[in-house]
Amino acid sequence: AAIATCLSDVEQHRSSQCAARIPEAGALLDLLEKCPERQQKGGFPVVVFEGLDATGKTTVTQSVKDTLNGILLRSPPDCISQWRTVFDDEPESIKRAFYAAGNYILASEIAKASTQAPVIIDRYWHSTAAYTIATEITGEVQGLPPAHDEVYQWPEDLLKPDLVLLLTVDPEERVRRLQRRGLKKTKEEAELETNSLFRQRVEESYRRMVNPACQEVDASASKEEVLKTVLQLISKHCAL
Ligand SMILES: Nc1ncnc2c1ncn2[C@@H]1O[C@H](COP(=O)(O)OP(=O)(O)OP(=O)(O)O)[C@@H](O)[C@H]1O
Ligand SMILES: Cc1cn([C@H]2C[C@H](O)[C@@H](COP(=O)(O)O)O2)c(=O)[nH]c1=O
Repeated sequence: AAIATCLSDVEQHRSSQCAARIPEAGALLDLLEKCPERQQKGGFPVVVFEGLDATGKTTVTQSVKDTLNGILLRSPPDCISQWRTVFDDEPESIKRAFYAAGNYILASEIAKASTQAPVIIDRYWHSTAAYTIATEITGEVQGLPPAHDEVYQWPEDLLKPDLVLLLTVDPEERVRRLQRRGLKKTKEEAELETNSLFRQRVEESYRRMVNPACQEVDASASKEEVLKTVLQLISKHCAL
């Protein structure tokens, strides 16, 4: 019953079915069951960074965390990240259920951490939703569900952040950053690199998210400039 409130019925059904075949799915459900329902935020601000791969989320979240003496979390959370490669190789629906479940486990970490310090998060629900929508639909952004469709709504039962910043950089600069970094790529990263329509669908889906909506930040500037901009936005929108 506890899990049912955490995942939609469909995701729940898929996860239970696959637990018999994938041991990691059983372990994931066990963790979810231990998460209290409807997590409440503590008194400190919770700020999420979103954006396409290599837009600078890891770099800026680390600096914001250091500047604000905050706590840095990410989706999927560290306690399940060792299973990521297993789920990434599963059919799309199972993989998406893993990321969705990860957000509810992350919510319990956010609830606890936000009683102690500002919480900075590298990806959360908006990533799960935007990459899912962009994968389910093919072709141009005109094919996406219309703005205001319920797919762009935050889930009712998931702890909400105070502020979501969407980092954007122009495609050429993003490719330069990807190449400079040169890490092993996930399927999404490979898709983002080769498929410009996929990139546009992910970014447009981010822009259509509501309640909370993403505030766009041009992250093409130097690391120092980007940090200055996001710190200004955080102090404008959050009580530190
Ligand atoms: N403002 C910036 N100017 C120039 N290079 C940057 C800037 N921010 C980050 N970089 C560089 O770009 C690369 C990608 O940055 P980073 O890993 O922070 O992106 P990311 O959004 O976390 O990527 P992913 O989502 O794939 O983990 C790194 O090599 C990083 O040093
Ligand atoms: C959290 C999350 C991530 N993804 C995809 C998006 C990226 O292409 C890769 C790698 O992300 P990372 O920032 O380097 O960890 O994973 C996704 O599809 N859904 C999600 O919820």
